[in-house]
Amino acid sequence: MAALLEIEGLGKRIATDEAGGLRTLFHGLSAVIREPASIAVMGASGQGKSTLLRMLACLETIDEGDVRLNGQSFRQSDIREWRMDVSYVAQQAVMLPGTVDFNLRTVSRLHGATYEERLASELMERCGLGGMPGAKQATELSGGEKQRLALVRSLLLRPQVLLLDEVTASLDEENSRYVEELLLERHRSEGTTLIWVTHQPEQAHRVAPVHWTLAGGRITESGVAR
Ligand SMILES: Nc1ncnc2c1ncn2[C@@H]1O[C@H](COP(=O)(O)OP(=O)(O)OP(=O)(O)O)[C@@H](O)[C@H]1O
Repeated sequence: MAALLEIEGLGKRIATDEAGGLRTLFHGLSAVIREPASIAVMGASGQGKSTLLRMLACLETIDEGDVRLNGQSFRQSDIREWRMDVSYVAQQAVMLPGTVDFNLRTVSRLHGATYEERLASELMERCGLGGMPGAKQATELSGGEKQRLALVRSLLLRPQVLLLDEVTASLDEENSRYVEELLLERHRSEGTTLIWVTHQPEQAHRVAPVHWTLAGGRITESGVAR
């Protein structure tokens, strides 16, 4: 049976100046996720963790190598469907201009997915946004509220793989724990694979039995005794 997600020989070069200079951020990066998993991605700033996640979601060009989901390369896939299955939640959440309700509904509509109103209310509640008026302008939300709304928008797509880029960075301890619990519950009940970029070793230990460390352009995988 095909692995859930295969990263094969992934390479990324980035611009160093306006004259077209390039430097290799990473090269020959490979990893396999065979079945639904929760994985923490660690590594010093600038090693390319966000870039890697954005490449997995096909939001960055892939110069070198391949990514396969259930055996199918992104190159043979419909990119809109791919981004629904492999959903990236950014560190700085971007809201669509309009209300909270509009943000929730539009992302599903843009992906051609049915909007599940009950699930949306449940997810908002579980994220600590239960009292948030649907008519509130999303651009007026706090950073932490935007981050959680963006997470709910992605969860509504029922992705197979959720790429979480420091998704609790703007949250206080209590709300971080709510979000961690919600995500782990989606992992257990829906089989959603979670890939968390985090700078907090305690969080990595709490949420993921497998850690990928990105350093010097390579991934090192380690399992953590729980
Ligand atoms: N589109 C781009 N063009 C030029 N440089 C880029 C681009 N995207 C990322 N970089 C550079 O690539 C490097 C890796 O960035 P990235 O955000 O992926 O690192 P990171 O490991 O997630 O860092 P942090 O932990 O600080 O968030 C940085 O030096 C960044 O400036």
